[in-house]
Formats: sequence, structure tokens, C-alpha cells
Amino acid sequence: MAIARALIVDDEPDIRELLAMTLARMDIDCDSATNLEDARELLNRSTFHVCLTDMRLPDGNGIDFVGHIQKERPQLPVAVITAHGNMESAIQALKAGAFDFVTKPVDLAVLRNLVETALKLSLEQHEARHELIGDSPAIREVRSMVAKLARSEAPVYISGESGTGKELVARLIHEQGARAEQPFVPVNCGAIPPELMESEFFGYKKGSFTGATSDKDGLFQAARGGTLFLDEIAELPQSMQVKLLRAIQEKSIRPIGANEELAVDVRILSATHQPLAGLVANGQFRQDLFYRINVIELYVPPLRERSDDIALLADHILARLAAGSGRQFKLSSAARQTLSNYSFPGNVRELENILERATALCDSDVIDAADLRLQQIPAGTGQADADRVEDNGSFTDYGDQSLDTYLVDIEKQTIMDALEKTRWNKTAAAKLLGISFRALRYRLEKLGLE
Ligand SMILES: Nc1ncnc2c1ncn2[C@@H]1O[C@H](COP(=O)(O)OP(=O)(O)OP(=O)(O)O)[C@@H](O)[C@H]1O
Repeated sequence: MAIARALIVDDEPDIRELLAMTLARMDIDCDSATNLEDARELLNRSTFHVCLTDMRLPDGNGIDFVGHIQKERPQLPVAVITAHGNMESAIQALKAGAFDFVTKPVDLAVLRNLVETALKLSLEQHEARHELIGDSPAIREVRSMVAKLARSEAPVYISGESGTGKELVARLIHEQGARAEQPFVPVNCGAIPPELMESEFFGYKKGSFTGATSDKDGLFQAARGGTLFLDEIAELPQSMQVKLLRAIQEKSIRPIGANEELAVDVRILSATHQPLAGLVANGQFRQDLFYRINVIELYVPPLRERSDDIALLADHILARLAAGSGRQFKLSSAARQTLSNYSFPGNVRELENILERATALCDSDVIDAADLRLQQIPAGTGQADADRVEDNGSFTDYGDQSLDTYLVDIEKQTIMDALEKTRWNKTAAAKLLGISFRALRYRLEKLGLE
């Protein structure tokens, strides 16, 4: 499946064909227009990652189209194709906002380079945009809290069920605040082995232990001037809770093996899906640290309490999946209804997973209720996968690759099973799978299920 989509605007059939063929070999889908009117129409209808336009078109000028894209789709990189030696118009196009140009006759190696750069820009920009989608009173309240908290330096503790958007909220607090130009460093406290925690957080000096062949910065140094987001903070072992408390109180750290304290200016945001106050009450989490990190609590409500947002979120997620696959997806009205009746124990992350699975399995571009597979609890993993092997001829030819993919699929399916059975409670799912919570987090990350 192509990962990107290009818009080609040229009235010469030979050039259109040459460009489309070259891009197709780069696994890029193309739409072509022979004039500006058609090009504008296509731009309105589809999501593109790069645009190549000729300068002289039957109904206008390529530079006007560059201007149009700048206004309507400022994220879309556009390059112009100019006549050989016509530097004047190439410069004009760059001034109008084109990111580059190619001259005719088109040198294919130059074209490929240019398109690769454009795609990198385009896909990176896509990833960099964070937005809290939703129009319900609950999410509006979260949005207005985010705006207020972004103006403050206070530590914020973000609570809420798994997959509600706690990390997204933390990123937004950072991005909308004075530290936006500095790093945002997310740390999954559940994924760091306890014995490595101190060196991961505070770094070490060369020679401080076997294997410390050079100085290494820790997460606090990496987040200097910015924000350190401590996700799953309830997973911190007691010994580390003491050290963290000290770092927050003193605003300084001591790397392993260092003689001196090091001042670090870092804003601390933290989160967990576990009831932290309860863990404090039964002695599993230090009360003094709780008071430090929980100066302000921001609660992100579960998706079932803002079901009006489901349709908006689904459209947003489908648009993102479309950008990645070059296809456009729509939900049938029955599918919309099914989604809005569902309780989403795994919250927005579960909605993302459901839609990703549906778009991958759905043959047409209209996703119907059945494609969502909401009623279906996956069957016993072994049998389900064994059936799939028989159905799929390519598995009979076991290359290393197929076997790996097969095993990864089984692992994914088993974990998804456990998560669905435990209504997305990761602690319970880990117990069911007979592995530690930490090991589950590690696997989720490795398999891209986070
Ligand atoms: N309101 C929203 N608008 C757009 N995307 C959202 C929204 N809420 C959550 N998401 C998306 O859902 C996914 C899960 O969100 P996130 O990782 O922030 O949840 P979380 O509460 O931190 O989960 P966990 O407790 O498991 O760490 C992410 O891809 C995030 O971008």
C-alpha cells in the first residue's frame, strides 16, 4: 500500500506520465490535473503530501497555484517545474512559497531527491501537530485548563483512565507554554528496569561503574529548560520516589559518580491511570512526593462520558489514517451509530485501534458496522492464527520474515485478547498474561500498541 500521495499539475501528457511513473516506483500514489481548475478541485477532495506543478498552464500560472496552496494547504510542500534556463520564474516561485523547483528536461535523480525531501517535511509536520479533538463540555473544560496551566510553572498531575489522552494533554501544556521551544521529554516510569532508574534519570560520570566509559546525561539533563513528563508515575519503586522528591525539592540532581550537585530547571508533569491517592493511603506511594507532584490535578474524563466527541474523533483519526495510506475512508451511518453506542473501556486509544483494524481489513473505502468488529472477542489465539495460516498461501513458504511476522502477530493478538478481557486495565491484563506490568508496557511499546 502506498504511504503517500502526490498531486501532479501539467498539461503535457508525456511529462505527466513520466512523473507519475517515477513516483509510482517510489511507492507514491498520484493524481494528475491538466489545468488549475481541476487541480483546485482535486486539492479539495483528497489529502496530498507533495505537489508538483508546471509553470504555464492553459488557465493560468503555476505561481498562482503555489499561492493558492500557501493559503489553503500551508502544510503541503509544492515544487514547480520550470523551462530550462528560466531562473527568473524559478525564483518567483520560491518567493511565492514553493519549497523547490526542477527544470525541464526533468532529471529523474534530482526529482526523486526533491520528492523524498518534500515527503519527509510533510510527514514530520503531520506528526508534529497536536490537537485535543472534541466539542463536549468535558473536553472544553480540559482545553481551558490546559491553556491556564500552560501559563503556570506548577507541577501538574494528570489523572484519568488508560488511553484518555493524558500524554496528549501533557504535550499541549508544554507546547502552549513558555517552555515550548525547549524539549518535552516523556518517560514511561513503568518501562525502565529498577536497577537502571537512577542512571536513566540523573545520568552518570565516566568511570563511576564498569561500563561507564564516558559521561552520560540523564532524562533531567535532557529536559533542561523544558518539561519532564513522568508517565505511569505509580510504577516508581520506593527508592526512586525518594530521589525524585529530592530532585524536585532542591531543583538539582547528582549524576552517579559526580561530586557536585547540578542545578536543573525542569517543569514536572506526571500521570497515571491508577488511583494515586489510594496508593498513598495504603503506603505504596510516598505522601510527600504525592503532594509535590500533585499541586494541581487535571482529570481527563473517559470517552464514554463524552460520547458526543466520538464522531469527531473518529473523523480525525480516519483523516490521519488516510494521510498515511493514500486512501480516503468514510464511516457508514450504521458504523457511526455502533461507535456512539459503544462504551470504549480503552478510551481514545481503543477507538484508534478499532479504526486502524477496520481500515486495514476493509476492502472498500466505506467502513461499515461489521468492519468495526465490536462484538467479536478474539478467539483462542492459537487456533485463530492457525486458521489464518491455512488461508494465507504465503505462509506455506516460510522465509525468516514470515515466521517473525507470524510470531509478532500471535504476540499482538494474545496481548489484545488480555486487554479486551480486562477492559483495558493493563495491571489486570499483565496478571492474566503472567508477566509483570513493566514487561507488558515494554511489549506494548515494542509492538506499537501504545
Ligand atoms: N481528544 C483527543 N483528540 C485527539 N487525539 C486524542 C485525544 N485523546 C487521545 N487522543 C489520542 O489517543 C491516543 C492515546 O492517548 P494518550 O497516549 O495521550 O493516552 P494516555 O491517557 O496517556 O494513555 P495511558 O494511560 O495508557 O498512558 C494517542 O494517540 C492520542 O493522540
